[in-house]
Amino acid sequence: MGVTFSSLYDALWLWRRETPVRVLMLGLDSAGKTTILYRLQLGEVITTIPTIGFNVESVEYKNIKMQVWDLGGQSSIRPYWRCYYADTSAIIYVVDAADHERLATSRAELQAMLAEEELANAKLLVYANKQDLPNALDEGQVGAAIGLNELRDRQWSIWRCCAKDGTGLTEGLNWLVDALRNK
Ligand SMILES: Nc1nc2c(ncn2[C@@H]2O[C@H](COP(=O)(O)OP(=O)(O)OP(=O)(O)O)[C@@H](O)[C@H]2O)c(=O)[nH]1
Ligand SMILES: [Mg+2]
Repeated sequence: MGVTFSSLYDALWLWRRETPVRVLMLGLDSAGKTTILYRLQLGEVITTIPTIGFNVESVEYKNIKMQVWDLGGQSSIRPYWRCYYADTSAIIYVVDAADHERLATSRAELQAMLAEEELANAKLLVYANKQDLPNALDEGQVGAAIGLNELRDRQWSIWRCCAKDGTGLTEGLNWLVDALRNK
């Protein structure tokens, strides 16, 4: 009997450390998802075009390896989000905090997604993006508009950010990696 509990534990620990956690980045079109993804991965702003399909990148932060899937948010492709839900540990939901007119749509898409059984255990990090715009709502206002306070049985947090200059992105990510580590 060469296998001990401790070597099994070590193998499990190593496996968990080496296997990237699956993170989905979702939100309406033009919310800033692709800009955030490449800010996190490359540390710089890239020029984006609307995503048709997805981008997937590896992001490592504080020793947590994440495979981040950035899905296109146009209304015609939102129905395909569900194809990516299986085995997802976390959702990064991006809201354009200056797009007041579409907050109700953003809320409806978020709430429909969270009702899916496959995402029952996924942590939820919300970015209230585009804080550089003069009419941007703060994180409390965006959170209320998309119904975060009414969520039950969900670990969530919302952070204001500006993907253009990177402000606030790290703060949100700190919360997420802590939540993933303590799962
Ligand atoms: N002012 C401002 N513009 C931003 C910010 N973040 C992203 N943008 C701009 O918003 C537009 C859309 O950004 P994307 O990152 O392509 O948006 P997306 O969520 O990936 O959109 P889809 O791929 O269509 O789902 C681009 O012109 C970005 O430069 C921000 O913090 N402030
Ligand atoms: Mg995109």
